[in-house]
Amino acid sequence: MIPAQIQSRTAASLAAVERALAELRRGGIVVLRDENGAAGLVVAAECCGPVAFQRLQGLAQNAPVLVTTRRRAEAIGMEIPPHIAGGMGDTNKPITLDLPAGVPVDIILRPHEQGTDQARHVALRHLSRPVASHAPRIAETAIELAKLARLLPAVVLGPLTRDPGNKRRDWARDQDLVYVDAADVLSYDDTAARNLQQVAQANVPLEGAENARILAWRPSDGGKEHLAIVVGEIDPTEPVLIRLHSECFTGDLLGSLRCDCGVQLRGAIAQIAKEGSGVLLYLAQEGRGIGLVNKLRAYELQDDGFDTIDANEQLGFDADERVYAPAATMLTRMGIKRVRLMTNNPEKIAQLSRYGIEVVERVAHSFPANGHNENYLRTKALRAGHLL
Ligand SMILES: Nc1nc2c(ncn2[C@@H]2O[C@H](COP(=O)(O)OP(=O)(O)OP(=O)(O)O)[C@@H](O)[C@H]2O)c(=O)[nH]1
Ligand SMILES: [Zn+2]
Repeated sequence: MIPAQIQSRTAASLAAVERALAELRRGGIVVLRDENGAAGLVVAAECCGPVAFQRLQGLAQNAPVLVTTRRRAEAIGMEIPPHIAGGMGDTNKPITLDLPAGVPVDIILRPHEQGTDQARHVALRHLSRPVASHAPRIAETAIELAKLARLLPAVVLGPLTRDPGNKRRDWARDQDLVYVDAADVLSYDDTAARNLQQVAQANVPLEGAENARILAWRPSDGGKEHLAIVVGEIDPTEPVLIRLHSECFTGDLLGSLRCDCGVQLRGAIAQIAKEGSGVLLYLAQEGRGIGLVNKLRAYELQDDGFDTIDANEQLGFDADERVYAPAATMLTRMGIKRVRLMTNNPEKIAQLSRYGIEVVERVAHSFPANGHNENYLRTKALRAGHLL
């Protein structure tokens, strides 16, 4: 049993992050502070209007800067000095750029909108080379906030003076600004995953799997639910046939042929039904965790010739931003510890094992190409290590 004060601390931490995400999405300013007192004002670059920008400029101690990921900076052809670039594996390190007066903040985003070399050159002409960040942890957390809000990983950051006395929260309240602690942002995914609650359960007979139930699991911040589709009677003393399916609005609902999600979804239910029992976890992590809107942006880039991995990276994301902690929590709560996992993705096997779920067998789960998704399937095999 978790003590009540810890529960309420957890709920408060999740709620603070949720408020910050909503604020960013509507173009508002968020005050971010780390445990050492470093602080900054954050507005998401893609939502930053003139009113928010001027307010941020007025409140900040120094001139606002643009922060994006190293991937994004490199994608627009920016040279990153070695002392700022970080190590080889540091491709998602935040990169701080001076924002010269009069340069619109969305300049860093335009190359994806227009997808042209010309837009790249305009961005490069206006933005100088990266500078050292006044507070690297604040920059890193601001990027994490933008990603959690399913926005592009680029923010305007207004530096604030160090606040050893923990007065920032009161200051933010006085200014009527949303405040969040960096530690709450960085632990958000894990905290939300550990605190899933089952909130509904109903019989939903499916075509080809009439003995099906859907269980809905809600993170305690009120975020989007994950679903478990249970077919037949599972026996947790034996390895259970499991499919981890990441939400794909276009493939699952519309039957998009750009990917293989639709056939994989229906194919998984059919196979589970054929074997008698099993669980499909329908995970709220659309677009490999970047959200539907960013996936559509990635599709635009793919139409310009980038593959599915490069397109994510052009936008500043990692190739795959999914987390599997919610999946592990749901399986554990259902008493499932050993699974036969239907997947071609070795990362899913590694992640479940990391969270203590034993994958006793991988069950291959591939379907023929459909005339539109050959490149997508080839890229997953060649570049993401998917097994055939
Ligand atoms: N960012 C991005 N996401 C995509 C693209 N195409 C499909 N997706 C998303 O990729 C995810 C596919 O998930 P899955 O089929 O569960 O996973 P997988 O990594 O292919 O692995 P297995 O199917 O288990 O072998 C869904 O969330 C889709 O929305 C794309 O081009 N870009
Ligand atoms: Zn899909």
